Amino acid sequence: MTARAYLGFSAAAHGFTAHCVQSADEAGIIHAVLNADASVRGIVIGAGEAVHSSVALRDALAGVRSPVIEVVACRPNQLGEFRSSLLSSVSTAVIIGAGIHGFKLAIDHLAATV
Ligand SMILES: O=C1C[C@@](O)(C(=O)O)C[C@@H](O)[C@@H]1O
Repeated sequence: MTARAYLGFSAAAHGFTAHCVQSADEAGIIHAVLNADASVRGIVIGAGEAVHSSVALRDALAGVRSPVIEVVACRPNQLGEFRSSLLSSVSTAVIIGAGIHGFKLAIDHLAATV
């Protein structure tokens, strides 16, 4: 199952609609974050490599009023101690190492807390 499918069925199970954005470049994700309107109840973000490198994405998320759940599928510290996250300090919660299932856990967490 894909991350998009996990987000879609998990959101529907809680009565939410998931609006999924996928982008090959960082700017696409940043624009989606900046365009999130007041109807957005929460943001679930799996930022890939940008989690380690994007100050711009970190700053965009810092301005979001709704909860931000960061999902990191693998265990980056097992790939190298230098792989710290720039996003965690502005995230409400972080789910690490649960693979793609982390996206379902993120939606479940949002549903339980918003
Ligand atoms: O691109 C990726 C994938 C990743 O974001 C993950 O969710 O497992 C973890 C990052 O360390 C890596 O650079």
